[in-house]
Amino acid sequence: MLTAEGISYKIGQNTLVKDISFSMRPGELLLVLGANGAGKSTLLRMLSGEKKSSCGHIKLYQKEISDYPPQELALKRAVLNQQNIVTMAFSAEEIVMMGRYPHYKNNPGQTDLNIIDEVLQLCGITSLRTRSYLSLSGGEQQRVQLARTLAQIWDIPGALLLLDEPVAALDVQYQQQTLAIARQLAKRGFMVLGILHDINLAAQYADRILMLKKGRKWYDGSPAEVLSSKSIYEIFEIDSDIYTNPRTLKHFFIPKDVPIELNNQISI
Ligand SMILES: Nc1ncnc2c1ncn2[C@@H]1O[C@H](COP(=O)(O)OP(=O)(O)OP(=O)(O)O)[C@@H](O)[C@H]1O
Repeated sequence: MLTAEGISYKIGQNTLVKDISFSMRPGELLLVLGANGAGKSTLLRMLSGEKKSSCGHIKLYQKEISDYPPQELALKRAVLNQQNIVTMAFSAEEIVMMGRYPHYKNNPGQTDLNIIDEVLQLCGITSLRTRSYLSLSGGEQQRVQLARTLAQIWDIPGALLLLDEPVAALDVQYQQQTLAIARQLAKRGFMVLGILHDINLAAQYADRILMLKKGRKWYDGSPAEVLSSKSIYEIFEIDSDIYTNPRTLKHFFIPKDVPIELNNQISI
C-alpha cells in the first residue's frame, strides 16, 4: 500500500506540487497525465523518496518513506527515471545487473542470473546483452533501463514500481509492450505508477488515471470516469473528441487541429 497525505513540494517561493493526497494498492496500474511542468516528475521523485516533501506524509506499507534505510527501500521500490546518464562503457547486461546489486554481496547468485535472463528477454534486448550501452540507440537504452528497473523488484511482488515516461523514446511496438508489461506486473501484485504523455495509451492500459494541473491533483478515477473533452481541455488546453472503441469499450481521443497563423513575411 502506498499513501500520500497532503504532500507538497516547495522551492523558495515556488510550490511545484500542492497538497496532493491519494493512495494505491498492490494490483493497480496508475498512470499520471498532465501538461509539461505540471509537477508529475516532482511528485514521482517524492514518492520514490528521492525528494523530501515539504509537508504531508508518504507511507509505503504504513512506514514513512523517509524512514526507510536505502537498502531496505531498494527492496521495496524501483524507479525508472526520465533521464539515465551513463558515461562508462558498461555492457547492456552489466547495466541490467545493477538492478540486482541490492540482492547480493559479492557475486550474483543463480536467482539473480535467471532474473537477468528473464527481464532481458521480456524487454527484447537479449541480443544486445554484450553490446556497450553507449553504442545503443535511445530506444534500446530505454529498454535496458527498464530491464534494470524490473530486475530490481522482479522477485518482490507487492513492491512499488515507478516509471517516469517509460515509453518516451520507444517505437509503437515497444510502447505497447512496455505498458503490457506494466499491466501484467500490476496483475502479479505490484503497485505500478507511471507518467505518460500519450492519453490514448493511458486510456488503453490504466486501471486509474491521475491528472495533474499546476501541481495539484485535478482528476482521479478510471479512464472512463476522467477522460472527457472537458477534462482534456482543462488539463492540456486543446480541443478534442472522445470516442469509445466498439471492440474494447475503452475510450480514445482525437485532438482537433490547432489553429496557428504565421505572419506572411518572415524576417531574416
Ligand atoms: N529546481 C527547481 N527550481 C525551480 N523550479 C523547478 C525546479 N525543478 C523543477 N522546477 C519546475 O517545477 C515544475 C514542475 O516540474 P516537473 O519536472 O515536475 O514537471 P513535469 O510535469 O514532470 O513536466 P514534463 O512533462 O515537462 O516532464 C516545472 O515548471 C519546472 O520548471
